[in-house]
Amino acid sequence: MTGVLAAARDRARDVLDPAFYDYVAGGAGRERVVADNERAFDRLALLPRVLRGSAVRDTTVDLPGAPGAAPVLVAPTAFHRLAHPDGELATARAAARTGVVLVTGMAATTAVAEVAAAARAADPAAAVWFQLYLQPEPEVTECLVRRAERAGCTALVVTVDSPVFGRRERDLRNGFTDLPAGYAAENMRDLPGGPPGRTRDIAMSPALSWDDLARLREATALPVLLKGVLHPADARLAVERGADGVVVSNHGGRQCDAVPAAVDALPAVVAAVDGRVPVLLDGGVRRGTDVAVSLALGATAVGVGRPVVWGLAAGGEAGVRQVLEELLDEYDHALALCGARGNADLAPDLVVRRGGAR
Ligand SMILES: Cc1cc2nc3c(=O)[nH]c(=O)nc-3n(C[C@H](O)[C@H](O)[C@H](O)COP(=O)(O)O)c2cc1C
Ligand SMILES: CC(C)CC(=O)C(=O)O
Repeated sequence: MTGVLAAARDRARDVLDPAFYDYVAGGAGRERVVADNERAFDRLALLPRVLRGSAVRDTTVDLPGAPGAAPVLVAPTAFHRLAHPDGELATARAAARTGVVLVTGMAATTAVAEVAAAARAADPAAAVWFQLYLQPEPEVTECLVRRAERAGCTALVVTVDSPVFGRRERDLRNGFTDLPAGYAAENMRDLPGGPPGRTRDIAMSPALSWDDLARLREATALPVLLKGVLHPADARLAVERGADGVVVSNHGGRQCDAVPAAVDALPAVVAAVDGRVPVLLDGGVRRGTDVAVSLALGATAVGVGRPVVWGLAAGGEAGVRQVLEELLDEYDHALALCGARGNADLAPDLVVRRGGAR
């Protein structure tokens, strides 16, 4: 990686506690998927059209609960206060000021109400989504959903790729298993069955099923997106079971170290969903051209995880803004170079395998 995002990563490596840096940078097993998410974009090339562009390009997208958003989202990442003292509040302000949807989540070190308020203070039109893991006890999940609703979140993102926690060898080696004293997953405080005033652990359960999703569907009027879908049959099921969007994601290579790169899994999911709901992607997006490739292959928008944490560690709100603005500027530039007047001009015929036809 080179450029603004790589500089942020290098700065982050200098300033962060090495165990936290490893937690963010690392992934499951031998980190084959972490690497492949980025490399898969290197294997794809853009095939531009000529003499049909526009001096002004429309890069906005309509997402559930976020009309007119930027095509890049902040993917949910845990524990921002370990990256910078301003934590999720800085991320929220940066996302709001760049028109980017922030997906905050259960593992945030700042409560969702404060995060959403900070985003709206920066831009009253800012959209914040809430990511959750369905908890084995439905009343715990429901309490989290109510908190997100009361905070003014406009969509829920349910992460379904984590029936169990991935085996992350760097974390095992470093003993990074608990948050340091003074930090907590604030959304997990004062939940049913939990110790009063204290936080519950985030539970992951391999016993969850589509019925649990149906229960959530009935419990809220908010749009619900499923994050962590790779198999096209699951994408089809998700739509049939009422999901309002699907996020193609392998959790940044942090769960199973044998799955395909996110962008390689995208076309089959797009085909299965067949335009019925938006398909988003995250994993390995590091350049505006990666955004263009993803949208050309049928994604409505893409999420970025690690680069946001690097930006936050490197420079707080300004650091996150720099990362997001760079990606959005590069994407607009890529559109111009492809002869596209906007996202709508990107189509699968603009993407070929590097070194040969797709
Ligand atoms: C440090 C870190 C923490 C993460 N925490 C969460 C989380 O709490 N919930 C979740 O659904 N995904 C989580 N993810 C996965 C991201 O949402 C996203 O899928 C992934 O980071 C995208 O890949 P990228 O980092 O290559 O952009 C986390 C990723 C990282 C790097
Ligand atoms: C606290 C964890 C559940 C966050 C996570 O999903 C991750 O580290 O990938």
